[in-house]
Amino acid sequence: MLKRSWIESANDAEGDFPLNNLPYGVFSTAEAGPRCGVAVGDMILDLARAEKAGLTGTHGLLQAPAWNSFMAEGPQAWEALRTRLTELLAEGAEQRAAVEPLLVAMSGARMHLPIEVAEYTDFYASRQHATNVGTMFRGAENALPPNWLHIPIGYNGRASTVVVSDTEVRRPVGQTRAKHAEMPSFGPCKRLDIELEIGAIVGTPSRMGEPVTTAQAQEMIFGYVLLNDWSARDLQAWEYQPLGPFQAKAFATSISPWIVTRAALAPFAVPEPEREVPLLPYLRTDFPGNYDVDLSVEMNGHTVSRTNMQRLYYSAAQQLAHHASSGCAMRTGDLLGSGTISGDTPDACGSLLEMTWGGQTPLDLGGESRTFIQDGDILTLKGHAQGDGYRVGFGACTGRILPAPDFP
Ligand SMILES: O=C(O)/C=C/C(=O)CC(=O)CC(=O)O
Ligand SMILES: [Ca+2]
Ligand SMILES: [Mg+2]
Repeated sequence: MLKRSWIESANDAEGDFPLNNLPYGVFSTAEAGPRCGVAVGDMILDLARAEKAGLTGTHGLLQAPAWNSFMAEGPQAWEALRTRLTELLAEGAEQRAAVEPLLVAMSGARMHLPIEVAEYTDFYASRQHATNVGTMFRGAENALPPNWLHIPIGYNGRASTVVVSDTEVRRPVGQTRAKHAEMPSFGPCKRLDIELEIGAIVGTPSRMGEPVTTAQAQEMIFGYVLLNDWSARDLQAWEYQPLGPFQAKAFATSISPWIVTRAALAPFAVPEPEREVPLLPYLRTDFPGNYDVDLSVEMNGHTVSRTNMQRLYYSAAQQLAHHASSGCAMRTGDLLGSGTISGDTPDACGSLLEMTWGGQTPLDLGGESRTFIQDGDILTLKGHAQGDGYRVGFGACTGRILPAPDFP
């Protein structure tokens, strides 16, 4: 049910940010630099000032331009702040007069990365995506690798190039080799793509040499964002064997500015899809670790795909437990990409590579057609969980492509 707020725009049944959501971000205005805030309707509550005014029950955790210090405090602190903010913003709140002057219109704010990204790992957890890409890259007989049903496959990406939504992205340049060419060449990417993913944010760390259970991993997760793992398919096809993607996915990864907390998504938790083969015990769960979140992709304002987070074969908790299983230390601010989320049909896929089957069937964008991304194109991911009379939304993760830089 919708929790009603005294901020009228938060009571809109189709709004992304009702009181049920309370997502955390970092924003700046003409008056002051980047600071912590929470979204409510079309407003942002300035949490740096709210904390200074003694309204949040926290002490010095919300003054930095990132949520890392607060995330490191752990689930009890997370729950206490959420409870406190719900009280302050609920219809009939006693503190309304103290809170109201600390609200900023979202339209007048600029959003920044909500966390200092410690490290970025990208997984491969959608069976349909893995099957499609495997078929295109390696042939139908080798579509799904033999380890896929047993291991959440991933690779270590680059935290340095994770950017917030609305950041413009330069077309990458790199090395490719045309089909029958003897020598590779170097130049602008010709098959530039998106990947629709959900990013899980690690709140509390784990120690080197100490694996965690899936239940512990679930408790470590602070929240989720939309994530676009921009991909240069022509670079990828040439460079990826035997160590996996490298420069093809290292030039930009965009995330949405608002962290939707695990608490806000709890009413939408669903089990992972049925196992096709039993998992080894360390990857099993006895809780629903997936979420029913509707996702979509827009290209230049036209919706080209719709899918759902439920498609993921491995939940973030399973990925995190696997990540720590060797003894790898996980850090506050680690970002785990889910892997591209794809459904059964081209209009339910999370990449243009799949939607156009390798560029063979162009998309119709209302008169214009596209296979891969052209300079100036704008790609947007959206997502929300649908409740009864309200939604818990992620907002948008968007980016415009600029021409390639000069290169030697
Ligand atoms: O199958 C491959 O060789 C590569 C697949 C990918 O594109 C890697 C990736 O980013 C994983 C994902 O997003 O699902
Ligand atoms: Ca990816
Ligand atoms: Mg990337």
